[in-house]
Amino acid sequence: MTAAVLARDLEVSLGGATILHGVDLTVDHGEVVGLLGANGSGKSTLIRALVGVVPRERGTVELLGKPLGRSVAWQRIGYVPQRTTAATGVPSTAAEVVMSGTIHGRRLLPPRDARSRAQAALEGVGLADRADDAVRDLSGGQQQRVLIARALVRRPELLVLDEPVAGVDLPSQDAFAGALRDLSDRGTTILVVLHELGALTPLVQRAVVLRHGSVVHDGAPPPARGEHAGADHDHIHPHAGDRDQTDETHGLAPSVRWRP
Ligand SMILES: Nc1ncnc2c1ncn2[C@@H]1O[C@H](COP(=O)(O)OP(=O)(O)OP(=O)(O)O)[C@@H](O)[C@H]1O
Repeated sequence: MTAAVLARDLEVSLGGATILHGVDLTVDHGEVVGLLGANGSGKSTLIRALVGVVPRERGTVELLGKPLGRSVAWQRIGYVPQRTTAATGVPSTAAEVVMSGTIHGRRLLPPRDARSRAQAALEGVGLADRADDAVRDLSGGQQQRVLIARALVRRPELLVLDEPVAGVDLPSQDAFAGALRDLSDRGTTILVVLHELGALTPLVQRAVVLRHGSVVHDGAPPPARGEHAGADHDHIHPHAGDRDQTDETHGLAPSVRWRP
């Protein structure tokens, strides 16, 4: 079976600087992969290159088995960019913005059940009671959750999320984690940029860590904070202060592997 995401030797330059240096990334169908790394390590650039928003200098990308371009089944893919506003010049309600996620190039009218699907998606991000509110009246974090719901409403086969929970409060993060769990249980492939695993810890099966635009770890996710207290915690990884780069790699050094 082909991978859901397959990137090989990806090089991206922006503003005259090389941001990604020969990145390889494979996400298998049904996998949940977290993309981690310090600020500026290239996570968003990688995600944006994968969905074709920024050009590549070199390398190849395939999504759902098709090379990046028109042949990709975009209607089967949900993408949530890094925090932007969901408010447009048009005074739309949260439900309307979410329903727009059911429309794509080949389907210009929302399906009959769009409203109930939108309601369910809003419930998934803890915003069921705000469905009829104008998006511009919602807070920044609430608008971000509307955009997540717009991606969820597609019932995507592949979901790509760029720091979806940044600035989102803990109860809403939990609601969102539950919604992702449901999607994952139904076989959705999820690639998610995160600053820390947080509420998504139980869900993320593999972590890919970027540093200065290169992959420095691809394997087991870092242990949750607080796990140090556990009797069975295995002290084989470096702690803060052990290495200069500890913070940049979320405590992961390139040579370090965790036992699952
Ligand atoms: N349009 C651009 N032009 C020039 N440089 C850019 C552009 N976009 C990003 N960069 C640079 O690329 C590097 C990687 O940025 P990117 O946003 O991919 O990092 P990130 O890991 O997502 O960071 P964060 O965690 O802060 O979101 C940074 O040094 C950034 O300044």
